Amino acid sequence: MTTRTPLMAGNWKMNLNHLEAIAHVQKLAFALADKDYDAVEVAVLVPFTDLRSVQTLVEHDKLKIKYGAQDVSAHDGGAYTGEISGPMLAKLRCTYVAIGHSERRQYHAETDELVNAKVKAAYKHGLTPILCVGEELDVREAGNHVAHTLAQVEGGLKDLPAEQAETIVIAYEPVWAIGTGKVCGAEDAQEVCAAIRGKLAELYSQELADKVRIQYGGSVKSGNVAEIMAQADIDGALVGGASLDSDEFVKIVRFRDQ
Ligand SMILES: O=C[C@H](O)COP(=O)(O)O
Repeated sequence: MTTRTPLMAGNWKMNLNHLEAIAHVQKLAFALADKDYDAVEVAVLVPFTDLRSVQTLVEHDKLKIKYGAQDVSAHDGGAYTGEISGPMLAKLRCTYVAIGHSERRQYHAETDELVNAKVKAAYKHGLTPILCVGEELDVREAGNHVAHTLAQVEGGLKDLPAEQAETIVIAYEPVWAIGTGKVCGAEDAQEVCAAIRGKLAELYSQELADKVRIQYGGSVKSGNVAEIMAQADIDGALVGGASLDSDEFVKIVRFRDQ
């Protein structure tokens, strides 16, 4: 059986300036330093303007916390005003980049085709994508949530070679549970995450599917994380609002103590 190290990632969204970012990461590092947390990987996905400050802190203090961005351009460079490229993120030694978050899909009309191009751009520059998928409320109510989410997975991974796909992280985030306080039931989340693993097995192999980490995201808090993490196919959490409170995020990272 494959052991997958849980990945607990805080997606700060458009919160915390670079000074606040330094203070926040210092608090996380201090709170996590008194306990061996090697069995859990911790990452923060920060605004572009925070990356250099977070990189400097993490490298100077040799912190185990990984960091990354919340989006990447599909292009390597050129006349794309406002975009940030894979080479720029690689130069900042980012580990992760979230791609296809529902807020990018909703407010920036990102399609599966563009998400797929961004996933390929991330790999081209040595970044690990956290591919975000998940259904809106009407899709869930119509009972089409599994098919909808699997179509996003297939679209995001189109023509991606197995040697890249085996390192991807997939975050299942039902849109109706994001920032609303409505948590998808742990068993309902497990149903979709198991289906995602099944899709990976179909597209690649069972061996590859067993290696891929699948996160759940959507109103994760210290009070519900243990139940979510107890599910067989959930290997971590992508945490929005609760990741802005360092004490709360630390409790989430230490879900095994709950
Ligand atoms: O990327 C994180 C998700 O959008 C979840 O956000 P939330 O924890 O505030 O519901």
